[in-house]
Amino acid sequence: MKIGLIGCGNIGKFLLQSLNCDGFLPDSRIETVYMRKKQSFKELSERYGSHFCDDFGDFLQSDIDLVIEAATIQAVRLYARTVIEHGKDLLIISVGALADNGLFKQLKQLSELKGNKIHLPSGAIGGLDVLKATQLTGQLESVTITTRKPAASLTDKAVDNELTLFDGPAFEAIRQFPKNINVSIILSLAGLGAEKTKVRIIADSNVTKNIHCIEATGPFGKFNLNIENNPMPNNPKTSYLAGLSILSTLKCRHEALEIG
Ligand SMILES: NC(=O)C1=CN([C@@H]2O[C@H](COP(=O)(O)OP(=O)(O)OC[C@H]3O[C@@H](n4cnc5c(N)ncnc54)[C@H](OP(=O)(O)O)[C@@H]3O)[C@@H](O)[C@H]2O)C=CC1
Ligand SMILES: O=C([O-])CC(=O)C(=O)O
Repeated sequence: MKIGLIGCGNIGKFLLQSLNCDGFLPDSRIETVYMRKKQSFKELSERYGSHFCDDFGDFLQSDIDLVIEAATIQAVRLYARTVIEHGKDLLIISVGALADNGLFKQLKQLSELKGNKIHLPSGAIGGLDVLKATQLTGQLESVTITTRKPAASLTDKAVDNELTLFDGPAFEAIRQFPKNINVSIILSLAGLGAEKTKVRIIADSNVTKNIHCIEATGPFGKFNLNIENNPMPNNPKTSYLAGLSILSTLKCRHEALEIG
C-alpha cells in the first residue's frame, strides 16, 4: 500500500517510524508527506526515506493510493474533499471534524460516488463494536464519556486536584476542545450522535495518563470501559493508542478475515 501522509507531528512521525523504519506492516509504506515546514524536509527525508512536499497539488499527484490525515480538524476541512475527489482512500484521525454533519454527509456521498473508502480508526478509545451493534437494533439509550487528562494538557489555569472544564454534549465539547476530545466524536458516530452523546472533561493535577471512561446503557444491558492511556512522548495531549489504532486499521483494510 502506497500511503500519503498529511501532517508530520507526533502521530505522523510515529507512523513514519513504524511503517518505513520498523516495518510493522511489510506491504505498507509512507511514500509522500505533505507538511508546511520546509526547513525540516532534508533531515526528515534522510531519516524516513519518504518524499516531503509543501505543495498539496504535488502531494496528490504523487504515487499514493491512501491518504492519512494526522494533522488537525482544520486540515480535514481543507483537504478531505480534494483527496476523495482525486480517487484516493482517506483515513482521518482528527475525526472531530465530522461533528459537522454537512461535511460528514458530503464526504460520505463523495466516497460512495467515487468508490473510495473513508477509514475512521477508534483512536484513543475502544468499545465502538458494542455501540454499533446496540445502536443498529435500537438497544442503545445513553452514552457518556468522561475524559480525565493531566491538567496542563487541558488548561493554562493552576489546578488544585481536579477541575471539571466541560459538561455537555459532544458537538459542543469538540468545538471547545478541538485537540483533546476527538474520541467523543468517534463515539458519537458509532452510537447516538453528537447531540445525545454526553461528555465530561476533567483537568486533573494528579494524573499522568489520558483516561477515558465510557458508559453506555440500554435494553441490551450496561457497558463500561475505562482506559488509562500512556501519552505520546512529544505531545502529552495525544495517547499512544491513537497511533496504534491507525496501524491496526491499515492492517485490517484488505484482510479476508475480520475480527469484531
Ligand atoms: N481520534 C483520536 O482518538 C485522536 C485524535 N487526535 C488528533 O490527531 C491529530 C494529530 O495529533 P498529533 O500528531 O498528536 O498532533 P501534533 O500537534 O503533534 O501534530 C500535528 C501536525 O499537523 C501539522 N498541521 C497542522 N495543520 C496542518 C495543515 N493544514 N497542513 C499540513 N500539516 C498541518 C502541524 O504542523 P505545523 O507545524 O505546520 O502546524 C503538526 O506537525 C490532532 O488533530 C489530534 O487532535 C489525537 C489523539 C487521539
Ligand atoms: O489522545 C487522547 O487520549 C484523546 C484525544 O486527544 C482526542 O480525542 O482528541
